[in-house]
Amino acid sequence: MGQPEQVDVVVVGLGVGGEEAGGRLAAAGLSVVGIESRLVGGECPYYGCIPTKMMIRAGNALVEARRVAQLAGRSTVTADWAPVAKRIREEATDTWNDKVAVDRFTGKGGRFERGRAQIVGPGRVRVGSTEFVARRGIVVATGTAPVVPPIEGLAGTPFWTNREAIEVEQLPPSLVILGGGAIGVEFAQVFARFGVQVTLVEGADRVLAAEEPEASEVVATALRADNVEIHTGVRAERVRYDGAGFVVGLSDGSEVSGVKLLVALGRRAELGELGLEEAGVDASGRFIEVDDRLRAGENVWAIGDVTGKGGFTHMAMYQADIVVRDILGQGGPGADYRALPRVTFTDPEVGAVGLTERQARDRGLNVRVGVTDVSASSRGYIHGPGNAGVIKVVEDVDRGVLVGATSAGVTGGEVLSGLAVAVHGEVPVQRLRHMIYAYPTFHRAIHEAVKALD
Ligand SMILES: Cc1cc2nc3c(=O)[nH]c(=O)nc-3n(C[C@H](O)[C@H](O)[C@H](O)COP(=O)(O)OP(=O)(O)OC[C@H]3O[C@@H](n4cnc5c(N)ncnc54)[C@H](O)[C@@H]3O)c2cc1C
Ligand SMILES: NC(=O)c1ccc[n+]([C@@H]2O[C@H](COP(=O)([O-])OP(=O)(O)OC[C@H]3O[C@@H](n4cnc5c(N)ncnc54)[C@H](O)[C@@H]3O)[C@@H](O)[C@H]2O)c1
Repeated sequence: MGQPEQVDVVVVGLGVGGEEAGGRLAAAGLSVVGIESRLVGGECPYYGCIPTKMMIRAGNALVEARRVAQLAGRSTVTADWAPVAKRIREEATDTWNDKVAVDRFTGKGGRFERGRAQIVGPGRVRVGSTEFVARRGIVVATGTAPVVPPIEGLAGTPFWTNREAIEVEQLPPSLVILGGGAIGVEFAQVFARFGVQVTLVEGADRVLAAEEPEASEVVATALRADNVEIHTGVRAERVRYDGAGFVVGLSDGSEVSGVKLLVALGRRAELGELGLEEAGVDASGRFIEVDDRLRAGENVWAIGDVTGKGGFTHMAMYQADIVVRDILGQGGPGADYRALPRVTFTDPEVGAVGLTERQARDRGLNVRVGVTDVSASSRGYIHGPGNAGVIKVVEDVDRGVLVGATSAGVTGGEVLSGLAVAVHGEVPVQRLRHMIYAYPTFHRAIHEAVKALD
């Protein structure tokens, strides 16, 4: 190994957050080394957000076309996965080739190294036989990997995670999905809409258990309408694979089976081999602890999924912005997660921001909620088939502001924007109550939810 090379910043992991932070620091004139072991761009463009949303767009097109019979005449629709797989391969991922992304990073002035980085001392990072010394510091942006729990019989079988599910060229006749979080429900609906017999197993008593129960109900109803068989309140305990398919033993003694098995049981940060302790950062927790400037230790910052603040692309981008400002000494506000928005892109979509009712009550807030049925709104009535949805707002009565809201519906993620502004800006509920909402929009249902607080 030669002499360590001096640079300003080393970014470990060039996924969403690392590429943003590293690229901007390089564009600002710093000498930046970005190290990526897999694909520059990370999970989102190659195995996450973008390809799944392309799948969802396709599945929704099929279902909309089938609704023509109720609205506009006759339609014959034949589902075909080939255009979806082609779009993912050619448009989204360049067949999982990151040349464009590498060029984007180096085009901003960053130096790229492919390999698995290891921190070997304060400011010191090794990749292969090269060692860098970072004068300003290290940014850790290593993301998460799928959780594969020690379920009896699972290890060694050809189960899918999101990565294999995204790469699929030919759909199986049947699929068992373990986990009814965002990943599980999005894939369940897409594959079911393309004719796969999907069985979904969720250990909690409802799908999307982290969101409002009203939203879970909307999604469960939609999934059942798409022929997804849902098992809630049961955990996967055993797996058998016989070469032709999987049988999963559940905690209630029953079994479910499918030709393929998708494990969507959460995500975990892989901190073990990073060498964080060498830079004085505690690696014993599930995620890296950070302050509101995303500082994890002396001249070490962490951003994105690895911080455990919310596994979303917009979170990684938001945190990257704070780190860039901190390193460049530009000031500005620190991290504020009160109005974290999230959208699960099922049809209907589930948008949510801030606290759920449960979370608000658990914090001891004096809570009032307003709920309205989107299908009963003027726009819901006009929309007809596919109009299910709910808007729920959670008020901190003592302050007279919303601390959380949910918008499930055909455009639930878009309707969320107004609610996110209300939570983020702490707009008084009385102002929301006396605001003018355009008719007949889906967002006008927010007014009904706010009025229901009274
Ligand atoms: C199926 C699926 C769908 C999703 N859909 C959405 C969505 O619709 N909207 C949304 O907001 N979010 C979505 N997400 C979440 C989103 O993809 C992540 O929140 C986002 O990618 C996090 O960015 P990150 O930079 O923290 O990590 P990542 O994108 O995971 O990037 C981390 C990078 O670090 C690299 N790395 C790790 N260790 C090392 C090392 N030691 N040396 C070098 N490199 C290393 C990895 O190879 C990886 O490329 C989805 C995720 C999945 C799995
Ligand atoms: N639209 C989006 O923004 C989007 C989409 C997909 C993923 N993501 C990100 O990826 C993250 C991970 O998603 P995920 O769905 O894998 O994780 P998750 O943690 O949201 O859901 C996993 C589910 O598996 C269940 N579970 C755990 N062990 C079980 C067992 N043995 N048997 C049955 N059920 C069990 C849990 O109760 C939980 O509901 C999300 O939290 C989000 O941050 C975002």
